[in-house]
Amino acid sequence: MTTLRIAGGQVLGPDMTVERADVLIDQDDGTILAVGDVADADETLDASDGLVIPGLVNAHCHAAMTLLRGYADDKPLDSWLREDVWPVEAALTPEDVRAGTELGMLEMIKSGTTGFADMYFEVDEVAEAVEEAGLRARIGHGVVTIGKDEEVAREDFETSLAIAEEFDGAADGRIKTAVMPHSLTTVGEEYLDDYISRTRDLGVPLHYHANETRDEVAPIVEERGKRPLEYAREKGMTGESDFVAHGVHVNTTEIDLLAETGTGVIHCPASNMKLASGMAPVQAMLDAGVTVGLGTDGAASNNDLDMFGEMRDAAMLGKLAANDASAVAAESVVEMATRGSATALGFDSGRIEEGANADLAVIDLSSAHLVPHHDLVSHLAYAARGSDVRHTICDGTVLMADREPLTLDEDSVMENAEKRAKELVERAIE
Ligand SMILES: N[C@@H](CCSC[C@H]1O[C@@H](n2cnc3c(=O)[nH]cnc32)[C@H](O)[C@@H]1O)C(=O)O
Ligand SMILES: [Zn+2]
Repeated sequence: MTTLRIAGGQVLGPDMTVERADVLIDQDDGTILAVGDVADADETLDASDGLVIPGLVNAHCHAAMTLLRGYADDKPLDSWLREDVWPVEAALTPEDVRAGTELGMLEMIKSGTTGFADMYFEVDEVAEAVEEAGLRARIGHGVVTIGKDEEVAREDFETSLAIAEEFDGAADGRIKTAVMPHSLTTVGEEYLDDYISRTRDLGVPLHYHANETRDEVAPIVEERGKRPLEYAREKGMTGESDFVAHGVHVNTTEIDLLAETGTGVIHCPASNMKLASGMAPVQAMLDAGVTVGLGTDGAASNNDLDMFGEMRDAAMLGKLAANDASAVAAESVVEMATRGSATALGFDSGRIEEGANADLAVIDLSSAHLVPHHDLVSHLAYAARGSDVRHTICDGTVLMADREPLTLDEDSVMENAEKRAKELVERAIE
């Protein structure tokens, strides 16, 4: 057994208390062996003046969209997707997806994120990139059927199922999969009827965008006389392992439905604000017992993948939405970004406890913006930034030490992404 000790720091416990402790990791099976006064280890990482936290989990992302960061801003969802994003995505090559995913993961590793959910295409490239970077991910191929011939639409769904089957359990189990219909309005009912049962036979979760904008809810209500998530339940799309992105415009019936079925909701506050999609009733969902995780969505609607920014946004927006400054408190957003996201994604991560996955980040507490140390949970939610992360560890492997990424070559990932993004846009607007 090879062991790693994270030594000299304070540790955020699963009950959100902070205590002085070391963390001992079994690097062979990638789990936490002990927390407290621990034995000597083969290797040691210094956490003095630092806080050891569970690695953050970005539970809804399109990592390769980093290539479109800053390409099209200041538009609502529908026209942003149709006029700007989809035309450029149509010109994406597998190599572009690889480059964008690597850039996204570099950003995640540098900001203390150890796990993510990714919906995109060219997923075999995503899988290889995740294997190389050392992160944990639930990945899948996004399916859109509207505007497509039946044959092409069926192919898209077949791809999503095939990818989910092929990669589930890859990279020593760090990679898991889901079937990912894009949303309840961009995928036709006839396809859901065929492919949801096949997803169930495969035994993988479903992940899709739901109730993101009013424009997405209204047509379903008008056409079917029911709310989108009631429709989703009827189609067999709500269950313990399933998780939806956004859940902005959900009514109380739908909140209860989410809680009863155990369907996770991934809150994406920055994307919701930037696209002016609306304010999710996060505190109401938490009160109802819904599993709520946190995600950045793609970098083109955020525009970064820093989960610290996302925690702060979630706390701020949650208060506005509830018209209550005590809503979506610091502890709630830290919980959302760690245990909430991990639970929604089905990862045994998001908590520093014996037996859990050794997915951790060490935050440096010595910067001016983190002084004084009244309450470190408050700092995580409101004051810390991704650039405060000193080390990132996933599955017991050190992915970044003293801010130096060890699994990805920082310079070449950035250079490659810059070059590919430029060429992509040139190709797309030709
Ligand atoms: N195979 C599909 C691709 C779907 S991948 C997932 C898609 O979600 C898109 N996306 C990114 N952010 C959002 C969002 O906030 N809401 C809805 N879709 C989004 C993203 O641009 C990407 O096209 C196709 O043939 O088009
Ligand atoms: Zn999305």
